[in-house]
Amino acid sequence: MRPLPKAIFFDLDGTLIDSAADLTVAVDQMLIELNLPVAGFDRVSGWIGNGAQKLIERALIFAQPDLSTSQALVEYTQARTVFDRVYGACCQKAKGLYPGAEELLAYCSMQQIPLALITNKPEAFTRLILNGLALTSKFKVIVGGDTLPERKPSALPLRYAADKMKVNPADCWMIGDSMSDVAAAKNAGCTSVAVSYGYNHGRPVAEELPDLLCDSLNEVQQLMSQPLKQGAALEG
Ligand SMILES: O=C(O)COP(=O)(O)O
Ligand SMILES: [Mg+2]
Repeated sequence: MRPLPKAIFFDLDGTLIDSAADLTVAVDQMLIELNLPVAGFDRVSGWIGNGAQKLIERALIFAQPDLSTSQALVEYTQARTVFDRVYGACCQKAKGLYPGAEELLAYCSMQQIPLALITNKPEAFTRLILNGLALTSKFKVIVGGDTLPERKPSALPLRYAADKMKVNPADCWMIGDSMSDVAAAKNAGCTSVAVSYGYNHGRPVAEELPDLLCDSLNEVQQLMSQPLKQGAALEG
């Protein structure tokens, strides 16, 4: 049998939940209140994965390509206030768990594999979403984009979670949808498992050369329960 990971680190947006619609509502409302053109679902989907600050900066620069850095800083503060108000309300009633998510989390718990949630989304929003979906208790460690001094693609959040869970990062899997997740996994020495249905800034995540590539969370679960062929590389 393929050895089961000692712990699994899950990304949130684009991996466990489809958050693009809620993030579009927040970004577009923010732009409307700043009297700027809205960005729309497709653009916002491509901006997800590097945290709220980067998302807001990308939206402001899209709406005003000539914005100077100092103007952007002033606008950022205003923009962030609107974004936090609107997205905070969306998070309380967030839906959009991807197919197979509940089953995979249940399977991990049956196999007694401890889980961490490692996202670049601010921790407060992350906790609101997990509470709303009754998932908080599934995770031993929850790390948001502002929990530590560095976020993915840094190895720090993964090393921090591994430390808390008393496991070696080399025995852990990081499951995510984007280049930040694959790079963070590689930087921390974890097995990188990429899911192909997420955002990854509009690019196929296969280009990031993850150790394993799956088209669904059901496939991740199958992979965990499948015997590993003799001599087969851990490649998807
Ligand atoms: O960019 C975000 O806010 C969230 O990103 P992540 O959950 O995919 O890390
Ligand atoms: Mg993601």
